[in-house]
Amino acid sequence: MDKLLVRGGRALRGEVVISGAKNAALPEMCAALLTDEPVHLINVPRLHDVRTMRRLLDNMGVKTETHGERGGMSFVAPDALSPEAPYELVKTMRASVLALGPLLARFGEATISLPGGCAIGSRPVDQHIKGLQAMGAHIVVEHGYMIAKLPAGQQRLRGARITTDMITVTGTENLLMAATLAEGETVLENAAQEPEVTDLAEMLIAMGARIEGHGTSRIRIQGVERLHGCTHQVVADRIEAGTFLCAVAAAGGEAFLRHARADHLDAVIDKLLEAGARVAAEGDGIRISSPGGAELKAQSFRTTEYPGFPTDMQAQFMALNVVAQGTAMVAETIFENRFMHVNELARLGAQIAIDGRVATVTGGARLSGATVMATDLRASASLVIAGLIASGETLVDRIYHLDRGYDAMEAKLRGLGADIERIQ
Ligand SMILES: CC(=O)N[C@H]1[C@@H](OP(=O)(O)OP(=O)(O)OC[C@H]2O[C@@H](n3ccc(=O)[nH]c3=O)[C@H](O)[C@@H]2O)O[C@H](CO)[C@@H](O)[C@@H]1O
Ligand SMILES: C=C(OP(=O)(O)O)C(=O)O
Repeated sequence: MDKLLVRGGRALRGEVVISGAKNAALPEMCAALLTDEPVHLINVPRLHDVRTMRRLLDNMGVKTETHGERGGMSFVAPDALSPEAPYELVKTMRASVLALGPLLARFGEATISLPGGCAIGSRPVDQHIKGLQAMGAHIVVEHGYMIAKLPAGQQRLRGARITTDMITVTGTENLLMAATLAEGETVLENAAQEPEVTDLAEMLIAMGARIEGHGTSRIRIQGVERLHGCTHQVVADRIEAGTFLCAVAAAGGEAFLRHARADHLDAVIDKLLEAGARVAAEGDGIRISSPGGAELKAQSFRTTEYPGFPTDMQAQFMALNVVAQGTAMVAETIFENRFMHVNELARLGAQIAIDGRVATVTGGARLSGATVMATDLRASASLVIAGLIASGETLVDRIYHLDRGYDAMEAKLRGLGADIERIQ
């Protein structure tokens, strides 16, 4: 199992290129299921999750190809394919559930393994099921699989007004994709407004879908009979960008994040500014400079849906808070169990107390390197950031979590001057 060895204490300087977003590329790969024409994606990140999604699509009978240097991928989903997602693939990547909506909309059936929980929470998919049922699908859960079908004699899903009980990102994406081929109008109330949802909607519009209101909490979709192929560029990964912002803020130095979108990171950038870092949009990216975490002020925040502070940035910002001055309260409101990094940060010397969904960080810690264990994707990133500021060597074990969602993280950090290597 690969590990990362980080020798801390170096400032980060230079330029890093931000990749396409995992959370946009994965639904967009599934959107290719909505048409038999070729779909081309550009700027697909090189990630384990992308390879898993490709295997899932290959397994169904989709013809997939990669090409070019710029993360080019193309997909052709023929009329005859097997609309199934087996447990073996779904268990390693929850986003496999994004195949459900498109398969049901185009083929009238789908059998998808239930994703189950993961290290950050129980993560049910009841809202995806409820929404598709409102559109006329029959869905039963048997032997760990969601078996979805249209009623006998019905060719297409039917448009419906759907209000999800909570804001769900992949739920919104699944229902949005399903609604593009449904009969009549679908209105998604309480829709997620994340930039990845908007990027998916723009791709679907390029395929011929009729969608309005994406980027707001009410999305209206007029179903069409068929969609066609398209070429679409995957939006930049705001979480990868936010992770590098926190790394530079904590380690000190100056960096330019090429392709990063400041307008997708308002909540994180506001907190970095309040902490005392200098961050600004510049040309095709974001520039940051920081005197180092120990000179910054720890920041309280609570995670909420977009445009609030992203839960996917909570762990990385906490690593910065640990060395910054003062005390900060961090409230996690999206997932019930997303503080798994806290005990590992404590092994490096962090002072953090957890009370339910709130972690109180007493800043000013002097971290010293140790062996730590990554428990989920963003927890891994927070441990890497902590390693960059700890004295001595930090060995981050189980980095397969990191590889799920970061494109060449250690190479990018090395490009900024970090002392970090992968040990196989
Ligand atoms: C591939 C992808 O895009 N993953 C992102 C997506 O995950 P994902 O789409 O799985 O997260 P959701 O937005 O659905 O989850 C939000 C909350 O709603 C709950 N819920 C959700 C659906 C449902 O049917 N029932 C239910 O109870 C979840 O357990 C969670 O507590 O959004 C999360 C929240 O921004 C991010 O952390 C993930 O990185
Ligand atoms: C939780 C995340 O991803 P996923 O939904 O794919 O588990 C994440 O990207 O931080």
